[in-house]
Amino acid sequence: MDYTIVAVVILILALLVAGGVFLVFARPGRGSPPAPPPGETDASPGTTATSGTDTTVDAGAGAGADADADTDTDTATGTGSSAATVPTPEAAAPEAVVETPPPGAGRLVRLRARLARSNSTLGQGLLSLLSARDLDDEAWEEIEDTLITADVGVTSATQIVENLRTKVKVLGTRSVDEVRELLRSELLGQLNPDLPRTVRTEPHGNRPAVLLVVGVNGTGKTTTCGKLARVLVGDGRRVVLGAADTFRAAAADQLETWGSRVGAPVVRRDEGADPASVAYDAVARGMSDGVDTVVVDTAGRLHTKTGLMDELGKVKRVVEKQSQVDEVLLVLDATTGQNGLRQARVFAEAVDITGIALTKLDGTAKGGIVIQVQRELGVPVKLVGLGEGPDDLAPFDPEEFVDALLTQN
Ligand SMILES: Nc1nc2c(ncn2[C@@H]2O[C@H](COP(=O)(O)OP(=O)(O)OP(=O)(O)O)[C@@H](O)[C@H]2O)c(=O)[nH]1
Repeated sequence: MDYTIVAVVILILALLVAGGVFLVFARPGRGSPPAPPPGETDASPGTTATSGTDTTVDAGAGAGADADADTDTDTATGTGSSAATVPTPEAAAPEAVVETPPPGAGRLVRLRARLARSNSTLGQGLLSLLSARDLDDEAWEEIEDTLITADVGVTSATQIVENLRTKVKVLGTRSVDEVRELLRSELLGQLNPDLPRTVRTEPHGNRPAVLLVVGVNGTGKTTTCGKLARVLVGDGRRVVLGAADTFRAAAADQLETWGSRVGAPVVRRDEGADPASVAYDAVARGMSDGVDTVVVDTAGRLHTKTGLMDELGKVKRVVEKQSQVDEVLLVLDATTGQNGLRQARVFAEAVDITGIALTKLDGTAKGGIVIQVQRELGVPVKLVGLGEGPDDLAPFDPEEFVDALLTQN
């Protein structure tokens, strides 16, 4: 009995001493990140929980190592002072939760139901027309009209109809499966499946890959930058975002929100600042942080072609002082049809586009635009936007796309 009392007293004393030692020596910093809020998922490799303000870098304010140091102290304590000022959980500012988005692979399959309207018009519409017993001239005309209505483009529509007519003649009577296979291979052929689709985001030694995102305002350009950062973080990359669309302060704010959610710092300047200098600072920050990829949102004012050329040319030249531009992604709104294509052509003439991000493919019956835009611009569609949700951007895969169009959802 006495032994038990002594043991309990010793245990209490030991606990008091240990607690005291902890209070004296526990210091916030790199080794002791704050406890994540309840329910927070683990950050992906290379990301840490940072406070909302730490993800923003005032361009030109000497980001790099200084910013890192600030991150460490501010994140843990909110003040950067000693253990005595460790706030109680109630008093602490709420930490931004760094999310771990899903990887890029498999997203198109997951989002295939979003192509429902294109599926019913283009996919199921064509399948039922082609399955009709008598395919006379009128029926073929209707097939061609269906393709044109879905924004496939006249040249591709004519080609598709000609090829199908020949194959159907050879085949004679057709089962639904045969018709589906014919249409599948025809649409796939028009999508040019051998074009390179990979978005180049691999760093080059100690230099990050740099992606410029261009396009007219309102197409979903800034949103696409944010979603792309999520795809990259989901794939294990470390990312810096550059808010070079300095004509609209809200675009930088929007980008900051996206960046903070995945722990990607955003480099910005005041409204009206030189976009090229923001791009330069973003790449510099990317290099000093040793990240994999820098994504730069550019201004999308459609003024004169010369003005656009000068502006984007300058951004590119300035980036190339430190690294190279790996991708110039043109963001295009799938619902804007010929008007969107006209705008896209202006961008394509102003700068060498390496890939297209086609947004708002969800909810449009005009999925055929994928075929037309590739034919018109000679550039592969690399990404598709299939909704307003943060993870509704998917790497484009021609086979998955065609299968989604032709499969009854
Ligand atoms: N349904 C749908 N909406 C989208 C998609 N991508 C973007 N949007 C929406 O399109 C709207 C415009 O997007 P923004 O990113 O602000 O457009 P922006 O091109 O950056 O325009 P600025 O910010 O003015 O340069 C927003 O409401 C987005 O949520 C998509 O794939 N599907």
